[in-house]
Amino acid sequence: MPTPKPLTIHKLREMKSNGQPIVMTTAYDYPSARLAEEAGVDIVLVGDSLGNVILNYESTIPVTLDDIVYHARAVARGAMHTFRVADMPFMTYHGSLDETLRHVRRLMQEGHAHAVKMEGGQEIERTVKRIVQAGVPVLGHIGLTPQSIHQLGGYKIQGKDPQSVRRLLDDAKALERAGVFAIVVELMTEEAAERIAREVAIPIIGIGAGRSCDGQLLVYHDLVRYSPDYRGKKFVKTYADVGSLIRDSIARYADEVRTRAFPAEEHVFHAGQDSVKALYGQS
Ligand SMILES: Nc1nc(=O)c2c([nH]1)NC[C@@H]1CN(c3ccc(C(=O)N[C@@H](CCC(=O)O)C(=O)O)cc3)CN21
Ligand SMILES: CC(C)C(=O)C(=O)O
Ligand SMILES: [Mg+2]
Repeated sequence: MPTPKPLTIHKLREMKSNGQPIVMTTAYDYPSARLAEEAGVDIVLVGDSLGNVILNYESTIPVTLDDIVYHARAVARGAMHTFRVADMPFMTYHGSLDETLRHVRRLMQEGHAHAVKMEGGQEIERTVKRIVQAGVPVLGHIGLTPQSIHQLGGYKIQGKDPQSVRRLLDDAKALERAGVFAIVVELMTEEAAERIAREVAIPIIGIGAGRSCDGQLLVYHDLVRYSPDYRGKKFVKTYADVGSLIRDSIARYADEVRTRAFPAEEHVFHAGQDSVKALYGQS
């Protein structure tokens, strides 16, 4: 049974100290959120990866604040008792502090998020600090940061050389100083993630970052293969092939409509007493 109350950022830190792995996945709507909650995940993320998996964009860059708010609202209804984090979309935290706080406010008040996630290290330290001072828990995100994909020059594995590891470590420490409650580390060598996890006190949650992280994150659609254009990524493990199941179900439905096998007698209403009862949902 899932925990009746969402976990807190304090509990998360305890989980790290106790060596208890943190489980995180994304969700984008009521059914995905509800299933993730029923499965007992610790944290759900309304990720801007919805640009990829819901809207089929090339990147997360076109995802807007309105998009995240809309999906976060649905997720809040499905995962009422789970700690919910919403992604700050591209360029919504790089303008004035007022503007940034307005965006955070929307995610918390309209999207019912418990926390926000932002991509970046040292360069956003001040911004993170101000949001935390406003009473909002912030989740950091370093390594492969998809919103900077055109600057990074592709979805490349991070932390391959000593300078890169040093930089990631400095970023993690800057975020810790700024008060983030945890950091997502994306697509990096296990060695880099291991060092970061060892050298900061806050939980490090990995996606494509190896086994030494304090928690793991996978995108919902990747882990159940709920996407027609799933491209096998090395770091992803698929636990079901929901896409095939749905496609086959719909194909069978189509076939039965065309052969007039559906609807059958049990799906139809008839005039008279029985139909009145059925229509009004009485039995
Ligand atoms: N469906 C989905 N899953 C994700 O994990 C995800 C998104 N979308 N969108 C936002 C970011 C982008 N992410 C990505 C995107 C591409 C790779 C990728 O191409 N990985 C290759 C390794 C690349 C290399 O060899 O340098 C792989 O084979 O895993 C990884 C993470 C992770 N996030
Ligand atoms: C892949 C994770 C880290 C994310 O930011 C997202 O789902 O948008
Ligand atoms: Mg994201």
